[in-house]
Amino acid sequence: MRDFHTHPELELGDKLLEARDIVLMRGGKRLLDGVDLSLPAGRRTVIMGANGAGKSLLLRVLHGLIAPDAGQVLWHGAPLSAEARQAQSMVLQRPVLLRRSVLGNLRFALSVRGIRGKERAAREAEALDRAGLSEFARRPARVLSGGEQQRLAVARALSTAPRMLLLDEPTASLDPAATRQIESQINAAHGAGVTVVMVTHDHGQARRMADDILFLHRGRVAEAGPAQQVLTAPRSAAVAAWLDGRFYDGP
Ligand SMILES: Nc1ncnc2c1ncn2[C@@H]1O[C@H](COP(=O)(O)OP(=O)(O)OP(=O)(O)O)[C@@H](O)[C@H]1O
Repeated sequence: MRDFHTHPELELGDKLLEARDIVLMRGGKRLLDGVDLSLPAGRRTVIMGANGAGKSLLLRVLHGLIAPDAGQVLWHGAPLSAEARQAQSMVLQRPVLLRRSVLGNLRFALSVRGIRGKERAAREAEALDRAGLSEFARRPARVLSGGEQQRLAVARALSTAPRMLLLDEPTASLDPAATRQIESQINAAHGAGVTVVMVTHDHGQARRMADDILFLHRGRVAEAGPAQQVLTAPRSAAVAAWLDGRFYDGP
């Protein structure tokens, strides 16, 4: 795979993205309420929590799609800039594909980043190959199956050589086989140096994919730590209840 993530100034494990005391207000409610986090380079962080905990909103804040009412998002120690945002790619639960061919979707994403000519052709071919979609290159993207569409969305997100891949429940509507294909794509990117941040509700997926887990409860970080520890010996009542499948109404 292309070594698109060689960043000599950044050591594995250095803080790539940090959030400091993020507050997000809507309709008089604190939907994110003092979120602090630190995402080290080269790790896979899985964000979990009950419906409505604020996971999607947090991902959008980290990606710079929503400005917080208070607090800061830092990229490599500096406030998140437009340039830094270009070093991130985001994938949503339902892929947003253009009414173009599979290849056209890749081409557009690369063109808007100013990548053209031979370099673009090479990246297109690589992305198609990586997604197992080479034979579908000329097919309209919207006629692909859900799993194929998501493979295209992940390949498109990676084609721009991001440092960080953010995914919001990327396999929530997929069957187990399609889910595993998406996980392989994500893990291949991770193996090539991409830092991964993923929201999921799927316990199995968290066990398979997470190096670290960040658990949100009512807009706050209830627990954060290495996946092995959080999933087997949770320190918070919120995570313990969630692992047992119990509704948790506590603080
Ligand atoms: N623009 C908005 N105005 C008011 N409330 C909002 C707005 N956007 C989101 N919310 C509320 O904020 C809360 C957190 O939303 P968010 O989508 O981040 O939850 P989530 O943890 O991703 O949930 P799910 O697992 O169901 O996707 C929810 O209660 C949601 O209804």
